Amino acid sequence: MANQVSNGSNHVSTKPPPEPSPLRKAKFFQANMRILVTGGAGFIGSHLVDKLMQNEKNEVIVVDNYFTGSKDNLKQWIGHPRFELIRHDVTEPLLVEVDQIYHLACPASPIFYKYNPVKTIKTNVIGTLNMLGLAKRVGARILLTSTSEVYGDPLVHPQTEDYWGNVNPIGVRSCYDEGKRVAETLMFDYHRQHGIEIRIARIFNTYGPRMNIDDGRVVSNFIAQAIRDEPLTVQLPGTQTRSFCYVSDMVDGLIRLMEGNNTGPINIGNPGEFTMTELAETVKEPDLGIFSTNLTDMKVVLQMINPNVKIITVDNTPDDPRQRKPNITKANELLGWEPKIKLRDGIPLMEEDFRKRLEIPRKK
Ligand SMILES: O=C(O)[C@H]1O[C@H](OP(=O)(O)OP(=O)(O)OC[C@H]2O[C@@H](n3ccc(=O)[nH]c3=O)[C@H](O)[C@@H]2O)[C@H](O)[C@@H](O)[C@@H]1O
Repeated sequence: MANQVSNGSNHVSTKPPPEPSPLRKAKFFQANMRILVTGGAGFIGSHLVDKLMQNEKNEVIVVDNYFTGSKDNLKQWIGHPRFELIRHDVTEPLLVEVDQIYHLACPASPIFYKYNPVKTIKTNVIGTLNMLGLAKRVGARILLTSTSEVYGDPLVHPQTEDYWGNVNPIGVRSCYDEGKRVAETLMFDYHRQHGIEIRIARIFNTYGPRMNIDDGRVVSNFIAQAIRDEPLTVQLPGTQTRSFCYVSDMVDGLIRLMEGNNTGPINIGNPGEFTMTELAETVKEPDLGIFSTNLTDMKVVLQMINPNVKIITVDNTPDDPRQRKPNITKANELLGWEPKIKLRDGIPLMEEDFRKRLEIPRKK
């Protein structure tokens, strides 16, 4: 029977989905769902693996090249009969029989993705092509973790999924934001041309335990700096805004998207928005009382980490988006999803994880 295929606007064409391979058909006699997670040793990937492994019907295969990911993030699963870990770079083809592919592989911190921009764009373009080729061959459903960076320096605020973005095609961030835009294009081209079942999540800034301590992103930087008693580095101008989502909420959104019937793209993020100066000043001026609940929460928890920490301003890098806040109406209506974890609850979990790894216990 023909499968209905949407093209991202409202046009619907017909194209049969690829037949599952004989091996995969044979697997239907078993109850298990075999799931591939690319980038599964990374920050979000490893939390996703934890959640998928909780379901006893899932077998999980992780591939990672360990550029930013770490085996340590998966140590609780190594040796588990339903789990496999493969050192593999997605820019090389991969052949495994799976039912679903969560395609996360790509460095996500600006410091790391700008370190080797050619490799970053290869990961996004060739890596996504390889995973789509695999999805086509075995008839798997594939979810791409795209990014809020596809909106660039947005002129629409908050960002809705139908906004096409304002991206510099030749800037230092382009390897990542243009790379993810091409990855989205490839997803829809494979969907329209080959009937592949696709899902696209646009992830907004995410925080939580297992972020690389020197990852360079703002929440991990501020927490590590507060713990080490170093000044918080606010990058100029300081008026730029972001909205931060706790990793378990993110994982819940990704799984709902994979399991649901909508291709996306769908924004997944927390709409609580504040400026980077506000974020840092929460440590210094506890009683301003003028910010959002999220920010008040951040203030309370950063103060708990280090009430005496100093703030300095430092230069920014080019093309840093001036504002960012997701409109999550689609996620809410189509996936029944909204973020649940408040900064007040999420930051202490991250602090605990950072203190353990930095070996700096809380002062009594
Ligand atoms: O965390 C994420 O999920 C996102 O991280 C980056 O996006 P970006 O918003 O630039 O993340 P940060 O590097 O954390 O920067 C956020 C803001 O904080 C500022 N910042 C960063 C670090 C710092 O020490 N101080 C500081 O003020 C930056 O200038 C920027 O305006 C990636 O490009 C996104 O793809 C990814 O989704």
